[in-house]
Amino acid sequence: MRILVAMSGGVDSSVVAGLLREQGHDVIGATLQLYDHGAATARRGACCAGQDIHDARRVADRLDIPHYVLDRESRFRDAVVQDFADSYARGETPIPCIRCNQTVKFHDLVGLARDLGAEAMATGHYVRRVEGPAGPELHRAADPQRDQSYFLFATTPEQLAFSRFPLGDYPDKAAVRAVAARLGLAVAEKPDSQDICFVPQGRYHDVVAKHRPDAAEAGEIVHLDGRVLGRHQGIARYTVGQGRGLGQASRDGAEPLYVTGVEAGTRRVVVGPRQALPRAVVEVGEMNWLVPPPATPLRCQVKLRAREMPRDAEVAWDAAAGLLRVTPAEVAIAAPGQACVLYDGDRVLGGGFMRRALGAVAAA
Ligand SMILES: Nc1ncnc2c1ncn2[C@@H]1O[C@H](COP(=O)(O)OP(=O)(O)OP(=O)(O)O)[C@@H](O)[C@H]1O
Repeated sequence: MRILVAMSGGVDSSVVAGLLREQGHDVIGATLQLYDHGAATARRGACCAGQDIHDARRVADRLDIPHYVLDRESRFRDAVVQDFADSYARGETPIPCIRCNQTVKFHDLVGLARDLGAEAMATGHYVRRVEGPAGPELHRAADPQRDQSYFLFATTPEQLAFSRFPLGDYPDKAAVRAVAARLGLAVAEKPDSQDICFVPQGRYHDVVAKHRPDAAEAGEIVHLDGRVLGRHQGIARYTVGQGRGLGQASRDGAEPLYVTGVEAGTRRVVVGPRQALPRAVVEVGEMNWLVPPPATPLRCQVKLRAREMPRDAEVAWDAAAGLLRVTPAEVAIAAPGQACVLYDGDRVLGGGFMRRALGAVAAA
């Protein structure tokens, strides 16, 4: 079949293109030009800059497949980079990779694939697409270390039906690199991409300050009981649950303190003891359901941050308000702006973005 492969210039998507070609499919490669670091384009692991486009083209040449490059820089700047800065300015902690998948990658590449007469689009994401009785389901990858299902919850059912993820069953990255070497792909040893592609050297607050100077203005660090404990250099540096970077506000006597809230309006960072971290009920908006939304409260597992295993919770869907209320079974740190993804075992049921923790209570 004719299939479009989303090629980032990295080893994963290169292997996907190679495997599908080897299987005899009519493969077309496509790379989105998303961000140009200027002088930093040679930086390792910038997923969408000049060197990577060059690498993708070389792989396409080697595989003898057509390769398209789409300039999506301005769209990426508006929908992903500006959204990233705006989210910090609201006192949240955003996940730009999800926004990129949602607003640029899947949206534009599925559109291109259809325009080119392809029947499907493949990516190098580590997730599994399983044919279920009611249609395709999204499942966690076989390799738990690489699983990217948390970042793909916003894939619509239609996009999922059109997508293929050939690496989801691979046991680990070494196996993928071995395929790249076998296929003679020059990217076989290319390092994994790191962090956020448009943030050079992890200096994310520089990016935020450029787009939203207000998020980089100094303010007070205040204890929950009202005492001013210190000052900070911009709310964008703080996330609910954070215990580092608080300077003299990091302890109250012997007791370590954590960020319990970030107030955009007053530019205050609020800190308190661990047991004061919001944990009771989390309100989740912008839900994308990959199953019929449950009419009654549902017990399932949820993941509230990228690097944690799913945990037990009860979720209640308020269809009229378009909000999900999530009650984790145990203490859970919920940072507004991060995703809340629902699982039934390995299967993704849906997900959304956390707005706020409701009814914060002190742990017993
Ligand atoms: N700029 C891009 N253009 C087209 N597709 C992309 C681009 N960036 C990422 N993708 C697709 O999304 C997948 C996941 O991207 P992600 O950034 O998570 O992984 P990666 O480490 O860059 O993967 P890879 O090893 O393929 O580079 C890639 O395998 C690829 O299919």
